[in-house]
Amino acid sequence: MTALITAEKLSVRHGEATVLSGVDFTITKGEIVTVVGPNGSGKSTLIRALIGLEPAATGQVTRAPGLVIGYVPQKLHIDAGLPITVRRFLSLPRRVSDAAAAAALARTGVPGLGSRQLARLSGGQFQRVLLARALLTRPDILILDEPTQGLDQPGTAGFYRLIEEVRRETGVAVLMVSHDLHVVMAASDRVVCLNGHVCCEGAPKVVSAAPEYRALFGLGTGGAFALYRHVHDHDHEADEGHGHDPSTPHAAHPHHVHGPECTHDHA
Ligand SMILES: Nc1ncnc2c1ncn2[C@@H]1O[C@H](COP(=O)(O)OP(=O)(O)OP(=O)(O)O)[C@@H](O)[C@H]1O
Repeated sequence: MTALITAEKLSVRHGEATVLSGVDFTITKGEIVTVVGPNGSGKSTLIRALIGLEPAATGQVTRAPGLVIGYVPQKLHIDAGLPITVRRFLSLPRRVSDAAAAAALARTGVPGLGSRQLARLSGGQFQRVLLARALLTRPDILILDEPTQGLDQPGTAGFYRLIEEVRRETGVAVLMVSHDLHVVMAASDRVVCLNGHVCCEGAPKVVSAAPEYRALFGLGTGGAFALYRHVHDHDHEADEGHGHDPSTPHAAHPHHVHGPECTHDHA
Protein backbone atom coordinates (compact mmCIF):
# COMPACT_ATOMS: atom_id res chain seq x y z
CA MET A 1 0.00 0.00 0.00
CA THR A 2 1.43 3.34 -1.04
CA ALA A 3 1.00 5.96 1.65
CA LEU A 4 0.14 9.32 0.11
CA ILE A 5 0.11 11.36 3.32
CA THR A 6 1.23 10.28 6.77
CA ALA A 7 1.11 12.10 10.07
CA GLU A 8 3.07 10.85 13.06
CA LYS A 9 2.37 12.10 16.55
CA LEU A 10 1.15 15.34 15.04
CA SER A 11 0.27 18.21 17.32
CA VAL A 12 -0.97 21.61 16.14
CA ARG A 13 -1.34 24.73 18.22
CA HIS A 14 -3.34 27.87 17.59
CA GLY A 15 -1.72 30.42 19.87
CA GLU A 16 -1.84 29.01 23.37
CA ALA A 17 -4.37 26.32 22.53
CA THR A 18 -3.36 22.82 21.50
CA VAL A 19 -5.95 21.97 18.88
CA LEU A 20 -4.58 18.56 17.90
CA SER A 21 -2.32 16.29 19.86
CA GLY A 22 -0.60 13.00 19.13
CA VAL A 23 -2.42 12.32 15.85
CA ASP A 24 -1.24 9.36 13.80
CA PHE A 25 -2.83 9.23 10.37
CA THR A 26 -2.23 7.61 7.00
CA ILE A 27 -4.12 7.61 3.74
CA THR A 28 -3.11 5.29 0.92
CA LYS A 29 -3.71 5.25 -2.82
CA GLY A 30 -7.37 4.94 -3.79
CA GLU A 31 -8.76 5.01 -0.24
CA ILE A 32 -11.83 7.00 0.81
CA VAL A 33 -11.31 8.20 4.37
CA THR A 34 -13.73 10.45 6.21
CA VAL A 35 -12.97 12.48 9.31
CA VAL A 36 -15.90 12.98 11.67
CA GLY A 37 -16.10 14.70 15.03
CA PRO A 38 -17.94 17.46 16.85
CA ASN A 39 -17.61 21.15 15.99
CA GLY A 40 -14.23 22.51 16.96
CA SER A 41 -12.68 19.05 17.27
CA GLY A 42 -9.87 19.94 14.87
CA LYS A 43 -11.06 18.36 11.62
CA SER A 44 -10.26 21.32 9.37
CA THR A 45 -7.03 21.88 11.27
CA LEU A 46 -5.98 18.29 10.60
CA ILE A 47 -6.78 18.65 6.89
CA ARG A 48 -4.82 21.89 6.67
CA ALA A 49 -1.87 20.41 8.52
CA LEU A 50 -1.83 17.38 6.22
CA ILE A 51 -1.76 19.68 3.19
CA GLY A 52 0.98 21.81 4.74
CA LEU A 53 -1.13 24.94 5.33
CA GLU A 54 -0.65 24.71 9.12
CA PRO A 55 2.69 23.98 10.77
CA ALA A 56 3.12 21.02 13.10
CA ALA A 57 3.97 22.08 16.66
CA THR A 58 5.40 18.61 17.24
CA GLY A 59 5.46 15.41 15.23
CA GLN A 60 5.56 15.37 11.48
CA VAL A 61 3.62 15.14 8.25
CA THR A 62 5.05 13.35 5.24
CA ARG A 63 3.62 13.65 1.74
CA ALA A 64 4.62 11.34 -1.13
CA PRO A 65 7.08 13.04 -3.49
CA GLY A 66 5.30 14.87 -6.33
CA LEU A 67 1.89 14.32 -4.74
CA VAL A 68 -0.85 16.30 -6.52
CA ILE A 69 -3.60 17.40 -4.11
CA GLY A 70 -7.01 18.60 -5.27
CA TYR A 71 -8.21 20.63 -2.30
CA VAL A 72 -11.70 22.04 -1.80
CA PRO A 73 -11.71 24.17 1.37
CA GLN A 74 -14.62 24.43 3.77
CA LYS A 75 -15.39 27.97 2.86
CA LEU A 76 -14.89 29.60 -0.50
CA HIS A 77 -16.55 32.94 -0.48
CA ILE A 78 -17.60 34.15 -3.89
CA ASP A 79 -18.59 37.77 -3.95
CA ALA A 80 -22.07 37.92 -5.46
CA GLY A 81 -20.98 40.98 -7.44
CA LEU A 82 -17.94 39.28 -8.94
CA PRO A 83 -18.63 38.61 -12.59
CA ILE A 84 -16.96 35.32 -13.31
CA THR A 85 -18.33 32.47 -15.35
CA VAL A 86 -17.94 28.83 -14.43
CA ARG A 87 -15.74 28.37 -17.50
CA ARG A 88 -13.32 31.11 -16.42
CA PHE A 89 -13.29 29.83 -12.86
CA LEU A 90 -12.24 26.39 -14.10
CA SER A 91 -9.17 28.00 -15.70
CA LEU A 92 -8.01 29.44 -12.36
CA PRO A 93 -5.23 29.28 -11.52
CA ARG A 94 -4.14 27.21 -14.53
CA ARG A 95 -5.71 27.47 -17.96
CA VAL A 96 -7.52 24.38 -19.16
CA SER A 97 -8.87 23.65 -22.64
CA ASP A 98 -12.56 24.02 -23.48
CA ALA A 99 -12.74 20.28 -24.08
CA ALA A 100 -11.20 19.46 -20.69
CA ALA A 101 -13.50 21.96 -18.93
CA ALA A 102 -16.59 20.54 -20.64
CA ALA A 103 -15.55 16.97 -19.82
CA ALA A 104 -14.97 17.84 -16.16
CA LEU A 105 -18.38 19.49 -15.86
CA ALA A 106 -20.03 16.52 -17.55
CA ARG A 107 -18.19 14.13 -15.25
CA THR A 108 -19.40 15.91 -12.16
CA GLY A 109 -23.00 15.94 -13.36
CA VAL A 110 -23.31 19.60 -14.33
CA PRO A 111 -22.81 19.60 -18.12
CA GLY A 112 -23.39 22.85 -19.93
CA LEU A 113 -22.95 25.14 -16.92
CA GLY A 114 -19.84 26.79 -18.39
CA SER A 115 -21.46 30.07 -19.35
CA ARG A 116 -23.31 30.52 -16.05
CA GLN A 117 -22.22 33.06 -13.43
CA LEU A 118 -20.49 31.34 -10.53
CA ALA A 119 -22.30 33.42 -7.91
CA ARG A 120 -25.69 32.35 -9.28
CA LEU A 121 -25.24 28.59 -8.95
CA SER A 122 -27.19 26.55 -6.45
CA GLY A 123 -25.26 25.03 -3.55
CA GLY A 124 -25.21 21.61 -5.15
CA GLN A 125 -24.13 22.93 -8.55
CA PHE A 126 -21.39 24.99 -6.92
CA GLN A 127 -19.98 21.97 -5.05
CA ARG A 128 -19.90 20.00 -8.29
CA VAL A 129 -18.09 22.84 -10.06
CA LEU A 130 -15.53 22.94 -7.24
CA LEU A 131 -15.06 19.20 -7.63
CA ALA A 132 -14.69 19.61 -11.42
CA ARG A 133 -11.99 22.22 -10.88
CA ALA A 134 -10.15 19.99 -8.40
CA LEU A 135 -10.31 17.05 -10.85
CA LEU A 136 -8.85 19.14 -13.67
CA THR A 137 -5.51 19.11 -11.85
CA ARG A 138 -5.51 15.27 -12.12
CA PRO A 139 -4.94 14.85 -8.41
CA ASP A 140 -3.59 11.78 -6.64
CA ILE A 141 -5.79 12.75 -3.71
CA LEU A 142 -8.92 14.84 -3.38
CA ILE A 143 -9.28 16.62 -0.07
CA LEU A 144 -12.78 17.93 0.59
CA ASP A 145 -13.68 19.83 3.74
CA GLU A 146 -17.43 19.41 4.31
CA PRO A 147 -18.27 19.20 0.61
CA THR A 148 -21.97 18.63 1.20
CA GLN A 149 -22.53 21.47 3.63
CA GLY A 150 -25.86 23.08 2.80
CA LEU A 151 -27.01 20.31 0.48
CA ASP A 152 -30.25 18.44 1.11
CA GLN A 153 -30.19 14.67 1.72
CA PRO A 154 -30.63 13.57 -1.91
CA GLY A 155 -28.00 16.14 -2.93
CA THR A 156 -25.63 14.81 -0.29
CA ALA A 157 -26.16 11.17 -1.24
CA GLY A 158 -25.72 12.05 -4.92
CA PHE A 159 -22.48 13.88 -4.22
CA TYR A 160 -21.03 10.92 -2.33
CA ARG A 161 -22.08 8.57 -5.15
CA LEU A 162 -20.23 10.84 -7.55
CA ILE A 163 -17.11 10.76 -5.38
CA GLU A 164 -17.24 6.97 -5.33
CA GLU A 165 -17.60 6.81 -9.14
CA VAL A 166 -14.69 9.19 -9.65
CA ARG A 167 -12.56 7.11 -7.30
CA ARG A 168 -13.48 3.94 -9.18
CA GLU A 169 -12.66 5.47 -12.56
CA THR A 170 -9.49 7.34 -11.67
CA GLY A 171 -8.12 5.58 -8.59
CA VAL A 172 -7.93 8.93 -6.79
CA ALA A 173 -7.75 8.80 -2.99
CA VAL A 174 -10.32 10.90 -1.16
CA LEU A 175 -10.05 12.49 2.27
CA MET A 176 -13.21 14.21 3.45
CA VAL A 177 -14.56 15.96 6.49
CA SER A 178 -18.24 15.37 6.99
CA HIS A 179 -21.11 15.64 9.43
CA ASP A 180 -23.37 13.47 7.28
CA LEU A 181 -22.88 10.46 9.47
CA HIS A 182 -25.29 8.12 7.74
CA VAL A 183 -23.80 8.63 4.31
CA VAL A 184 -20.27 8.64 5.67
CA MET A 185 -20.79 5.18 7.07
CA ALA A 186 -21.99 3.91 3.69
CA ALA A 187 -19.51 5.71 1.48
CA SER A 188 -16.15 5.55 3.26
CA ASP A 189 -13.52 2.83 3.41
CA ARG A 190 -12.40 4.13 6.76
CA VAL A 191 -13.74 6.60 9.28
CA VAL A 192 -11.57 8.57 11.68
CA CYS A 193 -13.24 10.14 14.70
CA LEU A 194 -11.44 13.17 15.96
CA ASN A 195 -11.78 15.11 19.18
CA GLY A 196 -8.47 16.89 19.53
CA HIS A 197 -6.94 13.45 19.17
CA VAL A 198 -7.99 10.35 17.26
CA CYS A 199 -10.74 8.83 19.41
CA CYS A 200 -11.26 5.84 17.18
CA GLU A 201 -11.08 4.73 13.60
CA GLY A 202 -11.92 1.77 11.47
CA ALA A 203 -13.81 0.29 8.55
CA PRO A 204 -17.49 1.27 8.58
CA LYS A 205 -18.51 -2.19 7.44
CA VAL A 206 -17.11 -3.63 10.64
CA VAL A 207 -19.01 -1.07 12.65
CA SER A 208 -22.19 -1.49 10.64
CA ALA A 209 -22.35 -5.22 11.36
CA ALA A 210 -22.62 -4.50 15.07
CA PRO A 211 -26.01 -4.23 16.81
CA GLU A 212 -24.75 -1.09 18.53
CA TYR A 213 -24.18 0.50 15.12
CA ARG A 214 -27.70 -0.43 13.99
CA ALA A 215 -29.07 1.07 17.17
CA LEU A 216 -27.15 4.25 16.42
CA PHE A 217 -27.82 4.52 12.71
CA GLY A 218 -31.18 2.90 12.29
CA LEU A 219 -33.02 5.72 13.99
CA GLY A 220 -32.86 8.60 11.56
CA THR A 221 -31.39 11.73 13.05
CA GLY A 222 -31.91 10.19 16.48
CA GLY A 223 -29.23 7.73 15.44
CA ALA A 224 -26.85 10.51 14.53
CA PHE A 225 -27.47 12.17 17.87
CA ALA A 226 -26.92 8.89 19.64
CA LEU A 227 -23.57 8.64 17.92
CA TYR A 228 -22.56 11.96 19.34
CA ARG A 229 -23.86 11.08 22.78
CA HIS A 230 -21.99 7.80 22.90
CA VAL A 231 -20.02 7.37 26.08
CA HIS A 232 -16.46 6.52 25.39
CA ASP A 233 -16.17 3.90 28.07
CA HIS A 234 -12.89 2.20 27.38
CA ASP A 235 -9.42 2.95 28.59
CA HIS A 236 -7.09 4.21 25.88
CA GLU A 237 -4.06 3.12 27.90
CA ALA A 238 -5.17 -0.45 27.38
CA ASP A 239 -5.43 0.21 23.65
CA GLU A 240 -1.87 1.21 23.11
CA GLY A 241 -1.04 -2.30 21.88
CA HIS A 242 -3.17 -2.04 18.75
CA GLY A 243 -3.06 1.72 18.42
CA HIS A 244 -4.93 2.98 15.37
CA ASP A 245 -3.73 0.44 12.88
CA PRO A 246 -6.59 0.11 10.36
CA SER A 247 -5.95 -3.63 10.15
CA THR A 248 -7.09 -3.85 13.77
CA PRO A 249 -9.58 -1.03 13.83
CA HIS A 250 -11.01 0.37 16.99
CA ALA A 251 -14.27 0.03 15.15
CA ALA A 252 -13.99 -3.74 15.48
CA HIS A 253 -15.11 -3.01 19.02
CA PRO A 254 -18.51 -1.44 18.55
CA HIS A 255 -18.47 0.32 21.88
CA HIS A 256 -15.55 2.33 20.60
CA VAL A 257 -17.72 4.10 18.12
CA HIS A 258 -17.20 7.83 18.37
CA GLY A 259 -18.40 10.62 20.54
CA PRO A 260 -17.41 13.88 22.09
CA GLU A 261 -17.46 12.20 25.46
CA CYS A 262 -14.08 10.82 24.49
CA THR A 263 -12.68 14.09 25.76
CA HIS A 264 -9.76 12.65 27.65
CA ASP A 265 -6.30 13.14 26.29
CA HIS A 266 -3.83 10.55 25.14
CA ALA A 267 -0.96 12.60 26.45
N1 LIG B 1 -6.69 30.36 12.68
C1 LIG B 1 -7.08 30.03 13.91
N2 LIG B 1 -6.64 30.73 14.99
C2 LIG B 1 -7.01 30.39 16.24
N3 LIG B 1 -7.81 29.35 16.53
C3 LIG B 1 -8.27 28.63 15.51
C4 LIG B 1 -7.94 28.92 14.14
N4 LIG B 1 -8.55 28.01 13.35
C5 LIG B 1 -9.24 27.20 14.18
N5 LIG B 1 -9.07 27.56 15.45
C6 LIG B 1 -9.63 26.84 16.64
O1 LIG B 1 -9.16 25.51 16.60
C7 LIG B 1 -10.19 24.61 17.02
C8 LIG B 1 -10.44 23.58 15.93
O2 LIG B 1 -10.97 24.24 14.78
P1 LIG B 1 -11.30 23.45 13.46
O3 LIG B 1 -11.81 24.43 12.47
O4 LIG B 1 -10.15 22.61 13.06
O5 LIG B 1 -12.49 22.48 13.96
P2 LIG B 1 -13.52 21.61 13.12
O6 LIG B 1 -13.57 20.27 13.76
O7 LIG B 1 -13.17 21.64 11.66
O8 LIG B 1 -14.88 22.40 13.40
P3 LIG B 1 -16.26 22.53 12.57
O9 LIG B 1 -16.93 21.17 12.59
O10 LIG B 1 -17.02 23.53 13.37
O11 LIG B 1 -15.92 23.00 11.18
C9 LIG B 1 -11.40 25.47 17.33
O12 LIG B 1 -11.43 25.67 18.71
C10 LIG B 1 -11.13 26.76 16.60
O13 LIG B 1 -11.73 27.84 17.25
